Amino acid sequence: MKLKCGSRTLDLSQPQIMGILNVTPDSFSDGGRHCDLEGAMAQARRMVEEGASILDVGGESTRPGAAEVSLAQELDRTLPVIEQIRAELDVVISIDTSKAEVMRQAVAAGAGIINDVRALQAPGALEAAAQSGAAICLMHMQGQPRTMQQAPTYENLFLEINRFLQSRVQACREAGIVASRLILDPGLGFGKTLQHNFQLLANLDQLREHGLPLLIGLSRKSMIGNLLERSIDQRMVGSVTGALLAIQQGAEIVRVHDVAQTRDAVRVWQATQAQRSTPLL
Ligand SMILES: Nc1nc2[nH]c(S[C@@H](C(=O)O)c3ccccc3)nc2c(=O)[nH]1
Repeated sequence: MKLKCGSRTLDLSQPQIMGILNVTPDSFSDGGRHCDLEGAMAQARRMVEEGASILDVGGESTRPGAAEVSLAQELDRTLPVIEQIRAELDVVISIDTSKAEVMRQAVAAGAGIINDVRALQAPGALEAAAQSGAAICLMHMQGQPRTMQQAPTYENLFLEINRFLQSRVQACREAGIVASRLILDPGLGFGKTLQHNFQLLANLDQLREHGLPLLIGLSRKSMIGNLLERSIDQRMVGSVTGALLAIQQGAEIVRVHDVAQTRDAVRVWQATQAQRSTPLL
């Protein structure tokens, strides 16, 4: 299955690795080492070298309690990096934003995927995404980043998430966005308890009713950190393990910090898959 991402296409018949490129001073896992262009480009080159087929450029930290980022700030942080990646690297660029104007300018600068943790609910976002021609990732979040982790509760976790995602898919359809441009994401860590996150990771098949590709992002998140009692820089093994568990259930894209290690896990999985004896007919 091919996903059109602007001028590029992604082959979703094999798991794709999305490398996280935070260009925010307070990004939680790399402490803003990449908020300068050269630092970001060094990280971008490394992740492509290590096997990322997508780079997710984020200029607004969605950390609970994070300060709001102005439009100008988000553009200043992301556009130069997107332009330089487009000029230099053979990779699909994803813009992690909820702002319509950032979507517009990021796609004009070369982004082929709009990755919106707010699923195009901000003013003008649906129209900007529709006009962009980019692929779009619609993610579920309960509440807002500032308060989402205070007391996440669901009557029925999968029913509520599927209803939300279906409503956003419908909104896209009504805005003229064909379903073949869409990717869905349950939003691990976005208004979910530890148990909710593992219920979602354990049952990805229950998110397949929409017939759309799935993106899973759990890398270095608190679902790994709290379970293992590990600090952020000690969560790589747990994160790679989680990514592979998602891939084993058919997740088409995994959003990760540790690209080389995830790539190794994908290759071990692919070699194993290749040797599966065909089931008796
Ligand atoms: N589609 C998609 N986009 C995403 N952007 C992010 S930001 C997140 C992080 O841990 O990177 C995060 C959350 C809270 C604070 C800092 C960083 N997570 C996802 C995801 O799970 N799916």
